[in-house]
Amino acid sequence: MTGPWLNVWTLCHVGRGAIMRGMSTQQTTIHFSAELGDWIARSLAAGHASSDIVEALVAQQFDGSIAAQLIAAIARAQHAGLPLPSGSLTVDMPMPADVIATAAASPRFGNGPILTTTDRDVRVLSRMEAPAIVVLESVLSADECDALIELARPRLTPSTTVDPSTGFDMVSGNRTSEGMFFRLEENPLVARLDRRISALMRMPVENGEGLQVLRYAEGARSAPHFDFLMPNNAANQASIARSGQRVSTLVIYLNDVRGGGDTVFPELGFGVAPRRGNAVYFEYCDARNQLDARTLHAGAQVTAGEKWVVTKWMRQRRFVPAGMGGGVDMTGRM
Ligand SMILES: O=C(O)CCC(=O)C(=O)O
Ligand SMILES: [Fe+2]
Repeated sequence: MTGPWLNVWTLCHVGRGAIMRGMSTQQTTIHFSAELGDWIARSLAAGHASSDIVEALVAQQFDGSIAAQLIAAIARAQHAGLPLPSGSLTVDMPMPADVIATAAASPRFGNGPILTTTDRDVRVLSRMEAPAIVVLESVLSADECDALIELARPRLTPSTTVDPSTGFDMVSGNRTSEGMFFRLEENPLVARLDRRISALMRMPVENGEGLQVLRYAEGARSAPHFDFLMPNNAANQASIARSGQRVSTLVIYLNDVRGGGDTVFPELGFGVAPRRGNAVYFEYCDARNQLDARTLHAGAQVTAGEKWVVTKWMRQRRFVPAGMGGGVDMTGRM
């Protein structure tokens, strides 16, 4: 067990070993100090959003999903006028990955300067080891970028996020972009890209969520977020039970942005400037289901022009969307 992101709560777990049949979560008791409970209660009472409190705790090396569940429990008790939880709390943690067939050792990404995919060689521009972040050149051709934009443009709708404490979908003031999802392999171009990206990310095509295209107009940005799902609401728990946790992300830039729009990792002081066809890959869920909070990231404000990206998220198992529509969105998002 190494890495600064392995936090005190993780070490305090008293695992009860109660793996629920058919679900990929495990009930675990966590212990927390009275000071921490008071601080969360005061922050909520002062009107701070749950997501801001989670981010503040994650910045101090707390596990994001445990923080979110603790905050949600305190918020529920405040709301219902019940005594606040103190001392310990039982939370749902993702099930250990050793029981999940497709989980691979981390990092999953290939070595060497050039990565061979189904139909295109991709050059590595730079890599970070922990967390694994890789910047890639020319994952898509200029023609493929343009074609994706034109297919996506008529289907864009305002981007939504899921409120981490309620699980309800809402249009977020933090995420001032528009987006759409392609279904997996829904047309020949998308099918070719799904296969290429799956080879690059070293995960089966069927583990991928459908490609998501986002458009940021001038002035737009996305707030710092995690791509893994917080297992603290019923919708995310159901999604994790169906398909496992998200493990890795590939963000491909579809145009050259005139100003701003870097993908930034505030915990790492690291940023990637958008360039048409290039991409940034990162992973955040290792073979033991530890989620890496250092992968907190954001789309910096676009200061001139517009920004288009296409994103692929990989799951631990075959991706099974919710219901027929399969609405899949970002962070804490299904
Ligand atoms: O727009 C970006 O640079 C980041 C996009 C992103 O975080 C995502 O699609 O999950
Ligand atoms: Fe993201």
